[in-house]
Amino acid sequence: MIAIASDHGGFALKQEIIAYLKAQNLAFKDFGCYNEDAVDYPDYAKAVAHSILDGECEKGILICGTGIGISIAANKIKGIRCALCHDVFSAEATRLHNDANIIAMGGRVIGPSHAVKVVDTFLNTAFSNDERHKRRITKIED
Ligand SMILES: O=C(CO)[C@H](O)[C@H](O)[C@H](O)COP(=O)(O)O
Repeated sequence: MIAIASDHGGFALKQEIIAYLKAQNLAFKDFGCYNEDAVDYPDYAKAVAHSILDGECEKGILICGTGIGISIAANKIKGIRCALCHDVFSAEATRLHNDANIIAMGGRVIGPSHAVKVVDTFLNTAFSNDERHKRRITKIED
């Protein structure tokens, strides 16, 4: 199950990503927001983060205007490794190296067709399981 959420600045892009998830027949849970009324992005970062920590969802997608605020908020929660990615190379690298469990993007930064490619890479790249990366992730967790 994939968790997805946005604030108002990311709402339009969230709807485009949801259309992609549906087209791929991927199970997802939409934690909001559900329209473009102004909301506070930390609330949505918290909901998606806890859905992963609770085991309800495996990975998350968070979108605000820039992706910055919502990624900062998510990374305050222990066990979350949220990567702000607007390119395919970074999305692949953060799965291989960081075992990131959430990707963040900015709806005011990236267009939908490119964002879908970035998300697709994030969802379909496995962690490398390399010892050096595991050691560094352990240091982050510690
Ligand atoms: O947190 C952000 C900045 O990194 C996000 O882009 C928010 O979506 C943004 O701050 C919301 O701004 P608004 O003026 O309240 O629409």
